[in-house]
Amino acid sequence: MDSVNITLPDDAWKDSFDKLLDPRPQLRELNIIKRNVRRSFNFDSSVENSNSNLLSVSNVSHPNLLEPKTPGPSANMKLTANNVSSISTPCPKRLRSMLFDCALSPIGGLKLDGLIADLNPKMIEVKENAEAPIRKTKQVCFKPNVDKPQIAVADRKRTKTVLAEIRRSSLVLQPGKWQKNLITWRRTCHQQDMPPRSDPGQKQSLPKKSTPAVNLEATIRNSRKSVNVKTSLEAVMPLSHEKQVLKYCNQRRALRFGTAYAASKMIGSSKIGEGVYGEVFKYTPKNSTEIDVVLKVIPIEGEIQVNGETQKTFEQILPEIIISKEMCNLRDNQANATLGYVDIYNVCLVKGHYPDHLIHLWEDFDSAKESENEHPEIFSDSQLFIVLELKYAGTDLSTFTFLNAEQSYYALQQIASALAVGEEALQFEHRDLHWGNILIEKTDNRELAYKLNGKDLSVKTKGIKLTIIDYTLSRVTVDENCHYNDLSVDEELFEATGDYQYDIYRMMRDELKNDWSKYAPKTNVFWISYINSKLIDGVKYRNPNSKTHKLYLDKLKTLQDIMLTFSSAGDCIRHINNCS
Ligand SMILES: Nc1ncnc2c1ncn2[C@@H]1O[C@H](COP(=O)(O)OP(=O)(O)OP(=O)(O)O)[C@@H](O)[C@H]1O
Repeated sequence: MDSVNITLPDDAWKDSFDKLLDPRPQLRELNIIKRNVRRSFNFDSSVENSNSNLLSVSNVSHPNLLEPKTPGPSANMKLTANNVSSISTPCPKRLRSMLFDCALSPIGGLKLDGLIADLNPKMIEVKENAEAPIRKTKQVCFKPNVDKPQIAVADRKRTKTVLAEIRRSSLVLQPGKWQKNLITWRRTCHQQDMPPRSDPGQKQSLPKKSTPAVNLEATIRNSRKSVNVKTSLEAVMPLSHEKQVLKYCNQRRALRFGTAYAASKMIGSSKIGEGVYGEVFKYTPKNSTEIDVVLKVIPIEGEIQVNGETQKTFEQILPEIIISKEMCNLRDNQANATLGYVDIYNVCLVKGHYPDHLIHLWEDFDSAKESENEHPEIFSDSQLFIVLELKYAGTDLSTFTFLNAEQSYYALQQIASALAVGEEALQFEHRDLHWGNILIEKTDNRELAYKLNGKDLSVKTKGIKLTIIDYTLSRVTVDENCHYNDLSVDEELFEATGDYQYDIYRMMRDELKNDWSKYAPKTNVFWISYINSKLIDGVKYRNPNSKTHKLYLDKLKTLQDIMLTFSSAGDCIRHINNCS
């Protein structure tokens, strides 16, 4: 009988990386190199893949929507016409797909200007193999970034459009705190568009971080709305927003900033963070040395722009105060309770110059980490501030090193459980739960207790406790009032790329059909899916080679495969509890 020789050549198992190492055996001994190189390909691919200019993804864009295990609204989700339809999920299914199924670096491939699908043998193979479900649904083609000759011959209007397109497509933001990124991007763009303006009145003592030369448009994050859906006495004769804020502060008038937060009352203080709207300090109160307090100091009602943004008004800060208090109150709620939202000790309205000792802390932080915010000396003596006094809740997820995936698996359960409780109690959607807005601290408690619809739940801590912060974009219903941030007029946020995070804003917009007052708990599922993607392929692990790590990493991946079929965080948590 004729035997057909189907034996593969000896080096058939080798990939291009192995071939590269063959003539350099000393490098092969450093196994770690190979592992790291591969990992960073996958990780960086999230950046590359989410650049709308490089990839044109039609039809269903999210990997988890390709093969939903159960049909749901998300299964039909399409990112439509005027949306940027790029998705950047660094997810296992995606890694199995065509882009990564080649010997060459997918990233190098993406950067080849002028490469078109028909010239790529891999793409031809995909066209012919109409049976393969993953490849069939995801129609990716490489296109040249910009058609240069066309710009040259086009009329002015067309050129302007193309240039605007180029500028927009370059809106690649870092993961995490997008507001700062966006402002820096806007500054750069506007400064490129407009002639530089001299500012003779600028104070010499205020260096690089002084008010930007360009008067930026009022931004979307100032479009906070509170909609009363029921006529109550207060709705007929509403208190002024200032009075409502004072009511929440238990004050009749603003206190002097320097007196309320005098250096003598604060031990071991330091500046620990900053956002677009405020500075964050940490200290131990002199009369209560057991606890660490965090001050989030937000200037309001002033004329001057701060960090490139118009200051919030009483009306705009009120929902953030209300949401912070309501979420914190869930600690003691009868039917739906959780400790997962940051504990708020007090809210205070203060007036006056920034106290000297806080200015020194600001300068220390600036020297060590280079602040992106403006020097607090810009504030006059009539400046008002809202100060949120919060419980210190640890370091953020992006900088935390987990022991292993078992620890992060239960961390995900903590977040999903807290969101589920928020949904039931207040129709809560966080809407901006990136990894800078989840804080982690150590705990001695073995389990954390939750109450969901009157039912007791518990989640293992594995030594850590997670806390959700920052409700700037959040939505809640309190006493039939709906508080939300209207993002419908925003342009740039939905065009940003650079991380799966920026796909989530587009996915939320599609889910809500751009009506940001609507309650759609699916947005919480989107953020759980984002957090899970970070736990799978973004955070650091101390023991990534242990059996336990691998076992739980698989659990996270299995969950990720079906994540977007859940309709709410509650739905997701019910599934997890049924499985365990
Ligand atoms: N309770 C807390 N415990 C520990 N650190 C905190 C706490 N609250 C805030 N921080 C730190 O301060 C940073 C800024 O806080 P936060 O995100 O609330 O500010 P923000 O002004 O809303 O930021 P953004 O620019 O996203 O609007 C956080 O990323 C975190 O590092």
